[in-house]
Amino acid sequence: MDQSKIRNFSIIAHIDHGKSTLADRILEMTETVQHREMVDQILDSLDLERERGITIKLNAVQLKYKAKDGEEYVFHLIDTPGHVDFTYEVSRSLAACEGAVLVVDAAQGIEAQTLANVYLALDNDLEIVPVINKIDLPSAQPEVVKEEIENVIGLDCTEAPLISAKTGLNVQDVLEEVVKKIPAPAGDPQAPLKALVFDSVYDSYRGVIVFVRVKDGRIQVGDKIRFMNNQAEYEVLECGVRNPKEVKLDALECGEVGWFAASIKSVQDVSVGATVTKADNPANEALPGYRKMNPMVYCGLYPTDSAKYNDLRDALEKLKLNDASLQFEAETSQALGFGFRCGFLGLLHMDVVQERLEREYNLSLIATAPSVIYHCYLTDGSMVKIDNPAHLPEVQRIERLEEPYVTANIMVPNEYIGAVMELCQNKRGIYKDMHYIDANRNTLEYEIPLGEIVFDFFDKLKSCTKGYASLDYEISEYKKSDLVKMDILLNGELIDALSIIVHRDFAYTRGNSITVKLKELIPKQQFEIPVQAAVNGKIIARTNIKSLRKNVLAKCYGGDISRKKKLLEKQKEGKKRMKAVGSVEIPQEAFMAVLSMDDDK
Ligand SMILES: Nc1nc2c(ncn2[C@@H]2O[C@H](COP(=O)(O)OP(=O)(O)OP(=O)(O)O)[C@@H](O)[C@H]2O)c(=O)[nH]1
Repeated sequence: MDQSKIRNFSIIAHIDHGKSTLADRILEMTETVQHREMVDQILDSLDLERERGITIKLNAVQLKYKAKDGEEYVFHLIDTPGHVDFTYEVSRSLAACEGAVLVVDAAQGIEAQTLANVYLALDNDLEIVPVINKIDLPSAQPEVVKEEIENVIGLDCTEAPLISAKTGLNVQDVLEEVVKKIPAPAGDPQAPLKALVFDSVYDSYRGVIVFVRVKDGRIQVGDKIRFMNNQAEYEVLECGVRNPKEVKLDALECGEVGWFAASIKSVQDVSVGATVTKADNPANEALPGYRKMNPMVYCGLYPTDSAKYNDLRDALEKLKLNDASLQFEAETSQALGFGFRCGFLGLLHMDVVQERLEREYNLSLIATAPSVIYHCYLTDGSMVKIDNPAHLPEVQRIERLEEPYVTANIMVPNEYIGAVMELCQNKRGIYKDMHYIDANRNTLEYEIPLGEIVFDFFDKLKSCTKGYASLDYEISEYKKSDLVKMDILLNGELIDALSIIVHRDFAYTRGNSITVKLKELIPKQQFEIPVQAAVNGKIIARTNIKSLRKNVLAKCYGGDISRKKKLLEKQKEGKKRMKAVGSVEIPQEAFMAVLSMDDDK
């Protein structure tokens, strides 16, 4: 293959600006996918992605495009997710490309993640091709948006295609721009093999399937390869590309993006960001890997059926292959038994992992409330990192507690600035700055505790701005805070998995709302159950769950057997996601009750 005819690129955009729709159109137009096979958002291969309408995992496809200059080009298109939780996946896919198509919604203009993604692309030295999408919308203002991109990002938009990914209008111009603007890969086909691992999945028959970008040299079936980070060696049994169906080839050439299988059964041997070389003619040094992403949010995951502990470990190991930012280690809870403390990039990531474990590995899980990592300085001068509130040392031993803050950039139309400032203040935010974007919008810069962001900040932000604000944040630093551990007691028994760390000023209101919430969520039992919130052994809030009087079946006197069955079925369903803790059955929702706490007094 002629290397000068290869183009490797990603599509980047703010969430919902139309990346996946554009990818669909491109696949259709290059006839990579036959029309009858076309389902919407074909690159979103996880069921979950299609249901939620968001892209979570990156996906790479090869497609062939006959350009107006009469030549045929080979494109490798890597789709990327848009949500702030998945920035890590974006930077991974960008490292495999020479260019990026930047999609901006003609009705919305630039948003927080448009900028964040552009900066990632610039960090990776990518050529950026701006594209204005959704010009079919009556509210589209393509000329205004073009000007905005030129002013705010400094990208020349004179030739930016004005498209509708939905109808296909002018999508071909995007492909022509890709050919013209994005450089061909620069690697040396004669040099020793260097391929960057950017993703992997586990296949039960063939072992780990490794996705690579060949930077130098080539990979051929039969080659003995070596992972440079851990020296593990394997023989390549199959290799190829996706279009998006798997296509087997004899070799992956220099500059190509594809996959190989080498009967790798030990999932620990493959890590994304690693460099693959040849065992008999190795490269001198590895490619620069990825910046390691540290999880921001932790929670405990426990099987509802304790016998499934090993299955859960297996599933987590396999999922980690495909999701490098997931972390986990074994932990035990007095209330929930054996499980794992897992680290995630954010709440959406946590949600997605939990759902994938349940669907793809058929597990039923209880997840505890998410927590950030606190730095706990002890009176003896040492510091411990606390990712599980239950493990906080006794108050007497604590000198001070620090919590992580983020620098949040919130892009907001002028009329909502007041509402957003109020929200940030309520969430203990510290005002930093305000940047002017255009006559209608500004960016507010705040420092906010991550612990507040992971709760319901995003939802609150959306609702107080009717969805017009957008948020991007990055971790800034740890700051001292007046934090306390709040314990929850059910029937007088401390439930370790329900403990949380809160700011002292919020303890009473949150204690109250959490006990009320638990009262709603925990089903009545044969006896009355007191629900109490305590700080340092002192009860600060209390409610009672009244004892059960009626039985569910009492309502259906004799006759209607199908209704009776239905009720019993429902009860069984509900049971699955419950965990008996001491004498009380606790449903999954109860562990998440802290997330829906309202601070409005
Ligand atoms: N009217 C109109 N709607 C569009 C166009 N392109 C995309 N949409 C719609 O915009 C919504 C978001 O599109 P997606 O392609 O899912 O957005 P995305 O950027 O891939 O979002 P994530 O994958 O979640 O990051 C969908 O409802 C699309 O149907 C367009 O050109 N015109």
